[in-house]
Amino acid sequence: MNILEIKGVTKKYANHTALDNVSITVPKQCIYGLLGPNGAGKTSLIRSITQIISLDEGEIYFDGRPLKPEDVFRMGYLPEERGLYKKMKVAEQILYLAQLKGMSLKEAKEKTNFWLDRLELKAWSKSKLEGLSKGMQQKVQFITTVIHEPKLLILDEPFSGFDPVNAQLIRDEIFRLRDLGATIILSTHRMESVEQLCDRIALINKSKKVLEGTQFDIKNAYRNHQFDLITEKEVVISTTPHKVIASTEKELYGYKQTLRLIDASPNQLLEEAAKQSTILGMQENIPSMHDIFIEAVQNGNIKTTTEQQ
Ligand SMILES: Nc1ncnc2c1ncn2[C@@H]1O[C@H](COP(=O)(O)OP(=O)(O)OP(=O)(O)O)[C@@H](O)[C@H]1O
Repeated sequence: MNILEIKGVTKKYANHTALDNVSITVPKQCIYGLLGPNGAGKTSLIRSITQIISLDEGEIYFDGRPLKPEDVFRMGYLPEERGLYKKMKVAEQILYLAQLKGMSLKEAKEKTNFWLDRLELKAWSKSKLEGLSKGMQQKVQFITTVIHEPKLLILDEPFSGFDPVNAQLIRDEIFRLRDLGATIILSTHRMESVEQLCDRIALINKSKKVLEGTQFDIKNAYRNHQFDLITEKEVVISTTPHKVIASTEKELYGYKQTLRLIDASPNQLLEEAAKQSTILGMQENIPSMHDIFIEAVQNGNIKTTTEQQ
């Protein structure tokens, strides 16, 4: 079952088409990475989902039926430009925003206490927001996004401003909320966060969706038969067709070279190397999301995933 189905969405501003016939499907209870270079159209897509902007064409389905204005109460949106009341006290502010999202005062109080405790902000609950560090303010904003237990969470650069310990705390919360049933759309330029968190990914480039699928399928599509070979003695590969990516280097425990096989199997490479030396290791270099982003956006190399075939 899908929480969100975006079908052929087009959004035009005065003289720019920010989204051009974009279709995306977000299954329930997944962490979905929305990626793309600056100006690609990600924020426009998020604003279409949260109904901040209207569409020129296309449809959005939420939880199996056309998106309705009141669905915003079932969403939590953490925008990239944070906006809280600097002069208001932390707990008061969370309580106020929770009630705006439809919670009763009693429920809002309970959840405010729960979250302040959980994100280690209890001691600051009566302080004005402006007295908190940037990271602490970020935590308060995160609480205001999740407090009403939305079915769909949209997080735009949720880790910016956090030190590594707090970034881990937020990552753990994202996993926990997913496990409790929420779906999370994560828009970020930090590819290591995408690697760690995202089950599925869509890549938007120049207003169009160019890639969509599971992280596994996308990586599989971009595998390029590249292997690190580590041998005890120096070996020369001559009969297995290949291209040298990194020539042989002496390492602490052996000799390492990186090759791209051309119409040859890894076993063929192993056999040839094994005739000359003990093999200490051989490993495929699976492209990282960073590599795939560069390949798709900069080099225009768009691969089809098995799902799309
Ligand atoms: N209100 C607006 N009026 C006119 N053009 C706009 C407006 N909002 C966005 N745009 C343009 O639409 C394009 C897509 O912008 P959008 O903010 O959706 O990109 P983005 O992928 O979120 O980028 P970034 O990663 O830099 O945040 C950009 O060229 C931007 O200048």
